[in-house]
Amino acid sequence: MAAMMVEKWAGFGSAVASVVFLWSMVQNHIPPSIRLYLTAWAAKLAACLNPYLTITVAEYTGERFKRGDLFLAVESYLGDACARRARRLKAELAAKDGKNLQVTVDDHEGVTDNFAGTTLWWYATKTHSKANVISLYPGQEDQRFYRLVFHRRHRDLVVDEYLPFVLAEGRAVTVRNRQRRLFTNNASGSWSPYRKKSVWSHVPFEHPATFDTLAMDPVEKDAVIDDLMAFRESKEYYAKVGKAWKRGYLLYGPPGTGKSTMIAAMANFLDYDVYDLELTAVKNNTDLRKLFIETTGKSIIVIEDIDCSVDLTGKRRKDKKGSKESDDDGDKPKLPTDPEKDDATKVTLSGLLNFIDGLWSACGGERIIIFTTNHKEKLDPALIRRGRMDKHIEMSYCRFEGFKVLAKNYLDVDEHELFGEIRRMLEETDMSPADVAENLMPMSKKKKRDPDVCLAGLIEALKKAKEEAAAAAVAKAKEEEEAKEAEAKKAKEKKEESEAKKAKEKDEGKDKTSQEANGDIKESDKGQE
Ligand SMILES: Nc1ncnc2c1ncn2[C@@H]1O[C@H](COP(=O)(O)OP(=O)(O)OP(=O)(O)O)[C@@H](O)[C@H]1O
Ligand SMILES: [Mg+2]
Repeated sequence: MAAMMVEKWAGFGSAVASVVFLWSMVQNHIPPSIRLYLTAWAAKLAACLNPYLTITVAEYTGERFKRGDLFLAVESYLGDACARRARRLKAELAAKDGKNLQVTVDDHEGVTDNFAGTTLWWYATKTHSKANVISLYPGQEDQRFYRLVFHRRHRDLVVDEYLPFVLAEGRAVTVRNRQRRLFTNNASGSWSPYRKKSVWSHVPFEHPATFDTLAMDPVEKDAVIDDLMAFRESKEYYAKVGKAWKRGYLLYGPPGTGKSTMIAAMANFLDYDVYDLELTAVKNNTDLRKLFIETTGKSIIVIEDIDCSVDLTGKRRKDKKGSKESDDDGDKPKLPTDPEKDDATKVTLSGLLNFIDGLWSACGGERIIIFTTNHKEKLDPALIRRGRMDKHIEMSYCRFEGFKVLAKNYLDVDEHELFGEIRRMLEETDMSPADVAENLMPMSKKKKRDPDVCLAGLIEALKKAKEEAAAAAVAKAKEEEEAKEAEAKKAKEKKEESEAKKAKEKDEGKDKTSQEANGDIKESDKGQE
């Protein structure tokens, strides 16, 4: 009803303006200056009679092929907050998963909104371009607008508070509804501005891991969740203390302990995109920087198994411990300190440090950088110092608390008579959560997962692992003993060799002095003669 009244007022005002304008056009004999005056006067009259103001939000503004941010935000906001009150709706499949329905306000439809006790009216309108131009992009010949109508006494409220509120809410809805993506970097050599080959390729991110399904110590898990929540809500804090809005995590631990799973759980928790950076495909520091610039906010940048992908010890450690130190690293690509010397990869340690916290790393904000490794001790301390990798999270072997999460997920059991034995064995035996999970998965012939069978199987596997660990420990001790013996033998041989050498030198020295003495006697005899 109210919407109709506003429409009437708006219609009446614009009708008055149109009549005056037409009249002035028709009266060609009236001088242009007077015509202009009359037109302006008519507009003023219409404004006096019509107390409602209009703000138009156009779909395309400056950039021809890019839909305006405000338009998109209004569209999302209206779809989320007001669409259900509209009589005509538009339905489409949500971008998030391509499965669920998403409704928005249809063209030429109006909805009301309420803000701080004030009623406002939105109209979705569409105009068809009269130009005889065939667009390359279907649908772009139509111009769509949202018109916001409100009483003029609310002008300040609408401009200063309501529109910023709509923008923020709309953006939040867009983030909630978007399909999250998993990016991977294309090999540096394949980037081409002509073929529009981007530096990143992506697929929908659909990893189902969550913190609920992640098996780890509950106290540590809560600490990680708290840390992530604090980060997400600290935009102002980071600005206040003068730090770029980003945080680094180092996940370390043996294989199969859930490092990659933890990254997926973090992404799902924060609703972020994931950029999986393959460092060996990056040619040099410049390309590394380019990759960083092309990432968006609200994202996690991951470098997995950082100790394997490149030799991060660089020259630093070589200098400290002698020149042959890194020769045993086999065929790993190196990160040279002097880029000119190595053509295979010119990504240097300093380039990587810059990637994490150089000036460029501040562009965009709201990013999390994660490194994973099986060998924390192999990494250069500069790379993982606090400030770069702010939080170090150890993913360790499965203990009883972690096992309970897996048992609940895989078998749907909270309690079982075999839990006591499993608890005792897990304290004594190192088994990764991946291996424990594997033992909880087998199905019976009736295509059912029987907890009794699975848990008994796990106990057997734990016993076997314990025996293997004991045998490995014995073999290792024997090996160490043999190595010690060999070393002692070598040292003994060396000692004997050096003693023999010394004795020989001594003997030779004696001979020489006696010969010289004999020589002297002969000389003196000659003199006497
Ligand atoms: N902590 C965990 N909680 C739940 N599932 C886990 C956990 N750890 C491992 N898994 C299971 O084992 C599989 C392998 O784990 P994941 O890839 O996360 O290990 P990782 O630590 O990244 O290993 P790697 O060091 O070899 O990369 C996962 O798909 C998951 O199903
Ligand atoms: Mg992994």
